[in-house]
Amino acid sequence: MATRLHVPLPEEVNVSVVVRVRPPLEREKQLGYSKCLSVDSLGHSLTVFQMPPPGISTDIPFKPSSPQPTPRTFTFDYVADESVTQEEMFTAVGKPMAHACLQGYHCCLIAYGQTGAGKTYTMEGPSLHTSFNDLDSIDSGITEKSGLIPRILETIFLILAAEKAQSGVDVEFSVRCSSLQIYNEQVEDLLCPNSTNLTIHEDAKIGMYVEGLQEIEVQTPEATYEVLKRGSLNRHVGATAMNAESSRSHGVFILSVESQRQDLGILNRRVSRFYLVDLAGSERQKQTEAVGLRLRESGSINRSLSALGNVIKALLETTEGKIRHIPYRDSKLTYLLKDALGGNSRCTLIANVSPSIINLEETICTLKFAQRAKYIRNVAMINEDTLGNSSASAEEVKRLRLEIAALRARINSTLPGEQSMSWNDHSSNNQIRRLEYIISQSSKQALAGERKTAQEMHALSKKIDALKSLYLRVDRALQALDGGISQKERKRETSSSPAPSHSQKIYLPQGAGATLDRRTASRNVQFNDLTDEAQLSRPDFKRNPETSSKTDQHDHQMQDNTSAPLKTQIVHLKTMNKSLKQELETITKEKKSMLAEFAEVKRDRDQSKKRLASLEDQISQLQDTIQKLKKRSDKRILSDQVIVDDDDDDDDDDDDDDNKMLVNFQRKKHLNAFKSFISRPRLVEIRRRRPNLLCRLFRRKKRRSNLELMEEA
Ligand SMILES: Nc1ncnc2c1ncn2[C@@H]1O[C@H](COP(=O)(O)OP(=O)(O)OP(=O)(O)O)[C@@H](O)[C@H]1O
Repeated sequence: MATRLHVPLPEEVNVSVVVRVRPPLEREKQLGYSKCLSVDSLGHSLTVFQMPPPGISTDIPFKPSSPQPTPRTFTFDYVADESVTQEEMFTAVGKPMAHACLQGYHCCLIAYGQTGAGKTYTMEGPSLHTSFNDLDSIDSGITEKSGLIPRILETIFLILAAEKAQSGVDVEFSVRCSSLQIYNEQVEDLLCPNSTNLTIHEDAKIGMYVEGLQEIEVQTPEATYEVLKRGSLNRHVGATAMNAESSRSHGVFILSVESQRQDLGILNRRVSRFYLVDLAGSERQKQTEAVGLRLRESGSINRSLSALGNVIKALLETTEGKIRHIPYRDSKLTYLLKDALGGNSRCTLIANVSPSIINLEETICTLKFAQRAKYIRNVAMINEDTLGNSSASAEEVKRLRLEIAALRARINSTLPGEQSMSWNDHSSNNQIRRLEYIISQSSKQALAGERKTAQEMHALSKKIDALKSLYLRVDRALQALDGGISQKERKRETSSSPAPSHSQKIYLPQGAGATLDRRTASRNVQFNDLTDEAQLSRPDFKRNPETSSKTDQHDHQMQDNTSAPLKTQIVHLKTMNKSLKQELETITKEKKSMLAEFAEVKRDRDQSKKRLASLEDQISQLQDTIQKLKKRSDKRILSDQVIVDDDDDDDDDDDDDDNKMLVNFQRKKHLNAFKSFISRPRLVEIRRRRPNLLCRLFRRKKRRSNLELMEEA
């Protein structure tokens, strides 16, 4: 059944997914064509019959996913069946995107699908390679078979020209275009074939861009089409078993539209980019019979497409609330399309499929991919700068101006069947005056709002600067403290015999110092983030004084009205201001706790220092005592030795040591010490070698005591 959908896709939807079924090809018909899908009459769903009808042979071994496969229905924003013409496709898909691009939205249109499914046909129209001879006819205008890109180009120029022709609005616009291909994971400029292996970069303001990519300024749709054609003819195309003119690279045509509207003092500048992407087709090497170069291309194509699938899968998981890394950098394609996939862009994915049962498995894969893409959530914003206005009432002011213009038009013209009106018409003039009064009030409010924001931003910058110097000071102090502690540590390590308990105590402050170091590093990161945020907000902030001065000049001419984006900016800045304030409070608290910690560490360090000094005193006292004891004991030993030597002149020299020990043994008070000094085997040995020595010693002692007794007597 033919699908006739003329209602364009809703404009406010940021990501939409469309399926296009192409008519069967000759090759498919020759293989015994059988259709495997049907599209519902509303053009929103598509049912795939997962079983080849009896008697139909497929050129791939067909394995149904379940023993009794049931038809499977997929729902999309729009499903175009074989009968949908190029023009209808444009009305449904291309036109809303062209309008969105001119409104200031970044746009992206991606054709995805199996090789030979009709991507290039949908995007460009019949092949530019084979229809080269017919190009003259295409150059002269859009033909029935022209694809989305030439139609979008034409529409964009038509709208811009119509706006320019509109009275009362001063429109300036510039359109630039570039064309690139990603071939074997290399970005190549299709307009400058020598520029290969270009690099992709990301910019906070302009998004993703390719460095060194040639941009050509164009004035007419014909000139733009010429550029498209040039790029397309430079693209890698090769024959495979599935498609005589298979695209072997991902082709991206980029349109940059910059428009400037000056309307009653409001200068409105919009910059938007339109990525028109004709992907290389997913392919099974077996089907395409790829070998050599084709095989290498095929591997690269499939790898980047699988990276695209991974990005979409990750995005899907984030919409389910999971925290996931989005692997944009896994391929050049996904990195280049980063804005289109989950970023600031409106995106439409066209999944091209073949109706033939022989491509059933690939068709199901494509539909599954497209279904996942439905869940991507983009945040598309109008990329617009408005000068000469400032507050939240730009839309309202615009509406009022339109009302004034309409009233003036009514007054100046007499419509048939209507009463004639003139400028003298009292009520109309009153109404105009009322409207003008509202506009001037709005302007004043706008100005006040803008000044307030500027002041807030100024204060914020000051706070950030103060914070910066504070943190630098704290950081320096911490570094000095850490340095001091480690120096002390080194000294202690080199000092003689430190007590174990002491070294343990000293280690504690160092650990705390390291904690502080880490905290300082984390604070520095926070601080750098804040500084970066401030830097980012500066361009917006800088705009304010300029706007203010302009607004002052034209205060009575009601120039200072606000646009919605500026309103958003103000809200954003206020939110940022609030969050920065909170951050500041947190940081101040952190700072306090850090200082407390710092003081604690210092206290610990002082205590350790005192303990170390007292321990050192104790050590030196102990050393003194040891020295004294040693001296005393040496003296005693000497005196005893003299006694022993006197009494036993006839003893051998090698008995001296034994004598000393025995003398000590003789002394009662040193008995225990002797026991501890001499081992049992030694004592036994002494007894064996000098059996009479002990007896002699006792005798001598007795003699002495007798002498003493005699002396006393
Ligand atoms: N809607 C359509 N109406 C008529 N012919 C079509 C349609 N779509 C595709 N075709 C034809 O199908 C063939 C393959 O189409 P196309 O080259 O666009 O496929 P592709 O998806 O770009 O393939 P590849 O990925 O290999 O480059 C072409 O001959 C093309 O003219």
